[in-house]
Amino acid sequence: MNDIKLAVLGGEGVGKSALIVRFLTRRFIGEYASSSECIYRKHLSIDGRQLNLELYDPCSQACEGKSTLTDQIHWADGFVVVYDISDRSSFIKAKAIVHLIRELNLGVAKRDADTLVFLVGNKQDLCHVREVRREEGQRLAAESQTQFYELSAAEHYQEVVLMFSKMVHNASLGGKAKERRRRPSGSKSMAKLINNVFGKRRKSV
Ligand SMILES: Nc1nc2c(ncn2[C@@H]2O[C@H](COP(=O)(O)OP(=O)(O)OP(=O)(O)O)[C@@H](O)[C@H]2O)c(=O)[nH]1
Repeated sequence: MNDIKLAVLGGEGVGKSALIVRFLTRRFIGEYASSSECIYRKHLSIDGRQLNLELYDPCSQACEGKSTLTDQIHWADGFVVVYDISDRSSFIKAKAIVHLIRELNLGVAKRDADTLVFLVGNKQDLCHVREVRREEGQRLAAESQTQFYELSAAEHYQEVVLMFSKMVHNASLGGKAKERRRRPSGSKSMAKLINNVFGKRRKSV
């Protein structure tokens, strides 16, 4: 059975947990407890093949045993790099992450590299307070040879599922043999996931 390891990376509060939870549970939940990094696991069947999906959700705050961005990049087969279209600083952070992935994955076949990094502008529902134009996202994606999505974890369930499904599909074909230098710690079952989504800061939606 294939193991697919995806890392959802980006600045603080861009909606990484919201996107993962939306994909895995169909639900959008406004508050998330994310004082620790974790890996969500799901069993999938794609094109008749059985896959074990692991989705890594980093902790933006300082927390015990926290893995570094470099560790996370070495661990993963595919990357969803997220920014918040209403927060320019998160776009700058996403740009730096995409460049670091490129640097660290220089040895990866170009065909794989092109399909295994997605740049995602989240919170499209906040376009009335937009700070990053869609064209800027498209340009960064073109320059760094990543695929670009602009969507809303809050309002676009289908788009979120399509985006993750495409990444899982690409990663399942990628077949990268990658040294797992350090595995981020912590893992949550789906039941725990549901129980872990309360008690964090609130941001208006
Ligand atoms: N309006 C709107 N708010 C969103 C969307 N996605 C997430 N949020 C909100 O943004 C805030 C941060 O979401 P999280 O999913 O915790 O973001 P995160 O990137 O996991 O945060 P950290 O783990 O702290 O880095 C929460 O208040 C969410 O409700 C979206 O698509 N639209």
